[in-house]
Amino acid sequence: MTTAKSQVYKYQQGFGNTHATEALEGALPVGRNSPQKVPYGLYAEQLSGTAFTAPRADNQRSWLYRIRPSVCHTPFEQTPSPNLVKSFEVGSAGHETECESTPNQLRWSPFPVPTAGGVDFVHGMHTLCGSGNPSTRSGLAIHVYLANTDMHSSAFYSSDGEFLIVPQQGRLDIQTEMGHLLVEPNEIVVIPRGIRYAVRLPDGPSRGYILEVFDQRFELPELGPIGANGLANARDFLYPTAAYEDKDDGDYAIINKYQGQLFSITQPHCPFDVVAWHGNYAPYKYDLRRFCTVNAVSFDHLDPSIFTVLTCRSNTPGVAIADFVIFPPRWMVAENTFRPPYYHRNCMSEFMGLISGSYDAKAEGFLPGGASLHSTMSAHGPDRATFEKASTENPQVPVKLAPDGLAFMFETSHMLALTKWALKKEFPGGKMLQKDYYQCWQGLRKYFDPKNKDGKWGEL
Ligand SMILES: O=C(O)Cc1cc(O)ccc1O
Ligand SMILES: [Fe+2]
Repeated sequence: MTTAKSQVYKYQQGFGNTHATEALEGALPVGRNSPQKVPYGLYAEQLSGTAFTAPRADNQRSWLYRIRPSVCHTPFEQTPSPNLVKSFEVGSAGHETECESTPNQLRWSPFPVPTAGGVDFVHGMHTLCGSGNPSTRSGLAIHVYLANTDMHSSAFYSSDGEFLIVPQQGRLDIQTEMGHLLVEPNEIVVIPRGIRYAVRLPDGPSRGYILEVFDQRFELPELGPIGANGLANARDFLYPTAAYEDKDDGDYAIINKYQGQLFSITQPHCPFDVVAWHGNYAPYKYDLRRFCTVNAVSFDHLDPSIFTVLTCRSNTPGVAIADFVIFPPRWMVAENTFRPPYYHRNCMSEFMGLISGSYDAKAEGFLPGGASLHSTMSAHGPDRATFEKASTENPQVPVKLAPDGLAFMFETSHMLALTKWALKKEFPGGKMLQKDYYQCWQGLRKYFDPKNKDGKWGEL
């Protein structure tokens, strides 16, 4: 039996809540997780997202009631994974997924989406950069997906990390073990480690960004003096409701990302056979247009951490393995202020992408579907055109920034190694790495004049 399409995208609300959902009335056992016999002849299976003994506030697990337990499958076999990184060790030469390091400021033109041949979400995933290692549960990877076809009779899961997926072009129709999610550009979806899903592309050729964290999970940032409300509000995070397929005459492949390589298993029954589930370990989506932006209403450009949607904590208080930060449409009202992002050198690495529109630090060259990386302590900031415009605007009236745009940043405390694929200058279907990126700062003039305290701003 397949769930009717009208029932498909039905969500439960609330970040980190313990949810409970059943596609058949009475399928969820009452008052216990593992009764001797589960209603309707289902199997009970626990999915642990944290160590059994993790503190209660961090502990995440769900109970799935399914037609067959996940263990009914053929042995894992390695399958080619030519676009994914096994190790972020630097220095090896050769294959495109081997890594190099560079402190250079990097910018990519929009990553080309394949037009020929069927490339699905899994096979269209390319690692750009990362650090650490899934086997020691440290670090992260940044990938892009460039896909043009649906996943058929297959499901994917990562043993390596939690995926935060940012679609840039095309919606993602995601069937997960725990139900369906429809995710469009301007929304994000988070799929925890181990949860199986299939991605379909209702709008055809699709592109987006993925931040995969190998250790902790994404959580809402502390709000401190902001108070109890604002930024991303917990109630706006949407979780799927149970939906199942009772099919066992097929040939289903399940592809597992395991230590940066792909392994495949097969089984005759559909992996999306969970009739009911409860718990707090589940995928969720969030509409970035719900983000309640907070910022300076008097003067100065505050640090972009004020725009943090989700954070993945490290063990050092206040330091993230990765923050997911957005630059949404908002009012800029600061007076006597250089309004664009300031010139900057940062102990963190800043990877940025653009979903639509333009970004206030760059007049041109940073395009939707492209990206930039400003690595640890590498200087960056506005280009000349942006600097000159922002230094002379007078009077400084309220301005709606990025009225139809959305940029984002993956900011990490790790130093990133880059794949040879990411550093390729020529690429079939387009140029990716912009070899002249540094030029956007070369024209910044000297205005210093020790005899003129007020500067020569009139001559800009
Ligand atoms: O454009 C960037 O590089 C990101 C960024 C944004 C901002 O508002 C302040 C500092 C900063 O590095
Ligand atoms: Fe910065």
